Amino acid sequence: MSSADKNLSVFTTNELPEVSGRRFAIVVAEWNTDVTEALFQGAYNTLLQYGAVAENIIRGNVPGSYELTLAAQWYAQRPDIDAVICIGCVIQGETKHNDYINHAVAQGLTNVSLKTNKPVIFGVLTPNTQQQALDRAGGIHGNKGDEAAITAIKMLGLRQLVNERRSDVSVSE
Ligand SMILES: Nc1c(NC[C@H](O)[C@H](O)[C@H](O)CO)[nH]c(=O)[nH]c1=O
Ligand SMILES: CC(=O)[C@@H](O)COP(=O)(O)O
Repeated sequence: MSSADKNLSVFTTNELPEVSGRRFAIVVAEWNTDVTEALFQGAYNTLLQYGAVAENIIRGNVPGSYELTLAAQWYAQRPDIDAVICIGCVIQGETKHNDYINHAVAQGLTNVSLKTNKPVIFGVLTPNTQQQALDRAGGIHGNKGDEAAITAIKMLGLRQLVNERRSDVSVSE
């Protein structure tokens, strides 16, 4: 399903966990700041909307999306951080440079998530054009920053269920 078929700011909010005591890091790439600032605002506001408190949301900036991986690791390794949301926008240029960045970041963030056992969210747009980016940063396809935040919250909820074995009930019950 593509972003055109699904407004990314619409999601199921039932059974979201209590997150007022959770601490989030949002890491934001400074390339294409008109887009990444809109994504950041979406993520930040969504965290607040669903129960996070401002004091528990910290922000770090990195020069470009390629640097998100290492910064995510720095935050995820901190015991007080429960989830890391990574925000970036890599717009296709004349060469394949964007492909190398995108693959490195996607793989890198997966590695950080598995290594630290924490949700590390891939809030990185990989558009062909600036317009495609704007469409997904508060435009006609919603705001992927919202989705990144709700994904972090949902993953924390699932982790809690799994740890407490509350997700082990049969689906037929
Ligand atoms: N072109 C974009 C970049 N490029 C910069 C790299 O991310 C990186 O900072 C550089 O290669 C030094 O390691 N970054 C983006 O986030 N978006 C772009 O469109
Ligand atoms: C994706 C980028 O880093 C971008 O600056 C590369 O652009 P180009 O492929 O035109 O050099």
